[in-house]
Amino acid sequence: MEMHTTTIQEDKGDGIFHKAMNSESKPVWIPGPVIIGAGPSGLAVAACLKERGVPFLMLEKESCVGSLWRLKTYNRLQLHLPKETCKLPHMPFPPEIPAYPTKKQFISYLEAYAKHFAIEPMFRQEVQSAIYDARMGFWRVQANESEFLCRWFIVATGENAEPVLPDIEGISDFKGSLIHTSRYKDGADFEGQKVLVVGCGNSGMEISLDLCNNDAQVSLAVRDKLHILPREILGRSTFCISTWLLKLVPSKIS
Ligand SMILES: NC(=O)C1=CN([C@@H]2O[C@H](COP(=O)(O)OP(=O)(O)OC[C@H]3O[C@@H](n4cnc5c(N)ncnc54)[C@H](OP(=O)(O)O)[C@@H]3O)[C@@H](O)[C@H]2O)C=CC1
Ligand SMILES: O=C(O)C(=O)Cc1c[nH]c2ccccc12
Repeated sequence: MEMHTTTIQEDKGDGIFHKAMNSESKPVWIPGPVIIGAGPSGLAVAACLKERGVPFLMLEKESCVGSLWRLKTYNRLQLHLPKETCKLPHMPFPPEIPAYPTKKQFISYLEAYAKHFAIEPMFRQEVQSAIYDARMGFWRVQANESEFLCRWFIVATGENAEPVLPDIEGISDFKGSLIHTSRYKDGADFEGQKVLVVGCGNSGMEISLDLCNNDAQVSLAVRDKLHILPREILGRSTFCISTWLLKLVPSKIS
């Protein structure tokens, strides 16, 4: 098979991949990995590649970095894990950021990180397909109207990118409003209303608290036994204590 491609040797941060893509409809050969997703994982990979001088192309379907954090999270979101355990490679959080960063602080950190490493994702590029051509030994990545060819393809689309609504019998007959946590923003929108929160993970617990703080009448559906731990024990992060314990004792005991 004869294939006409555009080959770009190196993107030095001047967006040369972007220009090549816009100039013609031929597949564009990327002499390094294609990364989908400009969230924390994609940015971390990109920074490590930049450190080693490896060219790459990053495709992002939204028009900003950290889009899940920006668009799909509630206002009061704040990490429960200390900032040292949530930092990305080669750049710590600034000292003025508190031990448990807020949503706004985390988003600012992601933006500063992308800027620091001169990571320039191609925005509004949704990947429709990625097919590995075993004969040629490369991936064919289709995004909007463009096709990219690369030897390495990195999926960093987020652990919570797709909302999952359980199939609850009779739910279609429910006359009230029904939302997934990814669309919940603020308890103030529910003042004085009766709300049932289904699920008792971090989202369910925090949203219940936010609703209570805003004078909603809240019920929380919990389907199984669960462990509730404080964020800190004796001034130490519970997460750090647990990871430390996991290293010392078998997981059944810790
Ligand atoms: N402040 C923060 O840093 C926050 C962090 N997060 C993180 O985001 C990720 C996702 O968190 P979250 O959105 O809470 O999701 P999780 O998967 O952690 O929790 C979902 C909960 O919903 C329960 N559940 C699922 N289906 C049903 C059902 N049909 N009936 C009753 N209960 C049900 C699950 O129960 P079961 O266990 O039985 O399956 C589970 O307890 C986690 O990694 C979390 O740590 C989220 C929010 C805030
Ligand atoms: O700080 C916490 O409690 C966390 O759960 C951190 C975390 C792990 N995976 C996530 C996905 C979305 C938001 C926060 C987290």
